[in-house]
Amino acid sequence: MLKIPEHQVAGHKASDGLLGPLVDDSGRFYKPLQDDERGSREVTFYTSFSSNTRVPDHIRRFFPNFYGTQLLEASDGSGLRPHLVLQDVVSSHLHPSIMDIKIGSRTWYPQAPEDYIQRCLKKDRETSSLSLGFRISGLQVHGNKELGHWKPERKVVQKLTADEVRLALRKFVSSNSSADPYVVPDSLFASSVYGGSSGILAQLLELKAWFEDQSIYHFNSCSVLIVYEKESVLKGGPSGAQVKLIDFAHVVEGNGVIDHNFLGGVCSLIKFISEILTTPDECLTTNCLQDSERAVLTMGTATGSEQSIYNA
Ligand SMILES: O=P(O)(O)O[C@@H]1[C@@H](OP(=O)(O)O)[C@H](OP(=O)(O)O)[C@H](O)[C@H](OP(=O)(O)O)[C@H]1OP(=O)(O)O
Ligand SMILES: Nc1ncnc2c1ncn2[C@@H]1O[C@H](COP(=O)(O)OP(=O)(O)O)[C@@H](O)[C@H]1O
Repeated sequence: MLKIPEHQVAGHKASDGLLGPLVDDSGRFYKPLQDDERGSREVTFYTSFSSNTRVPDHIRRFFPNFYGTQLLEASDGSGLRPHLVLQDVVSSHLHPSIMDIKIGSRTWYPQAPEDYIQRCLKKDRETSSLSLGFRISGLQVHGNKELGHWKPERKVVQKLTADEVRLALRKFVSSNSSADPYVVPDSLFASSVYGGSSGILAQLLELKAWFEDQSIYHFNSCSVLIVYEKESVLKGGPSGAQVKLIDFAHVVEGNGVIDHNFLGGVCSLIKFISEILTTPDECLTTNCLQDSERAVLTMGTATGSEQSIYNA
């Protein structure tokens, strides 16, 4: 039976009778093809990528498995529509914490219509894309009975400043993430989720190495999805930390030129995550925070947007 995904953090959603993705119990994610070229471009990408012998095997694990397309009843009640059949990359997690990070300071592609470019450019300017080379598109952190889930409002998350992004990345791996503005994130899971030989940082570095060389595709407006299992880490088990690339509706051919827009964004994200690993947690309660970070944390002089990410 098809249902609305429980753990979707960004993008078009199937709730409220709209067109959006569906999942089943066997671990498949069904993404409806949009009527315009976005749908066909994503099918073209998955088809090409699946059979492209120039893509190294170790890189394939960063992409959802692709099982072709299938005609299904669309979630908006408009009847049968082709859907991409993909691996549901969160289905192996009981309580996933997820962050969708749209990579690139530019989310449009040069061949796009002028009005589309202008719309993207406006979003890139108004969000952290232009300044940081990426923006957090959406996130959820699994909580407990007392704290609940932390799933801040997407429009607020997308506009975080560099200091706020730093804080959000810390909160993402903290045992005490909540809507409470007075809680200092403890970064308790930073080393098990971000660090180690199979953690998020190691995976991003492996991906970056491929992007330093590959010139087959340009991954415009594509996201890195970071997922881990908090319950497991709390019990001393594996974090299940995974990096997956998603959303290929704007991928174009690379024509022998490296994807410097994506590469730059990944480098920037790597730097943010490395800093969390190298800044000892004690720093959050002592004096080694930058003034701006301390302002955000103490909330006495917090910025409006930080207040609202907690209050959302
Ligand atoms: O419709 P909106 O305003 O939610 O915009 C969508 C974006 O949501 P956001 O900017 O995060 O609110 C959405 O961004 P996310 O994937 O949610 O980060 C996409 O950019 C989507 O465009 P496309 O389907 O990739 O061409 C965008 O959809 P279109 O406006 O291009 O249909
Ligand atoms: N293969 C997948 N498995 C599980 N969840 C996914 C998968 N692909 C996307 N998602 C979820 O759906 C959201 C939107 O996906 P995306 O492909 O960006 O859609 P859109 O084109 O509508 O922006 C992601 O933020 C993530 O939460």
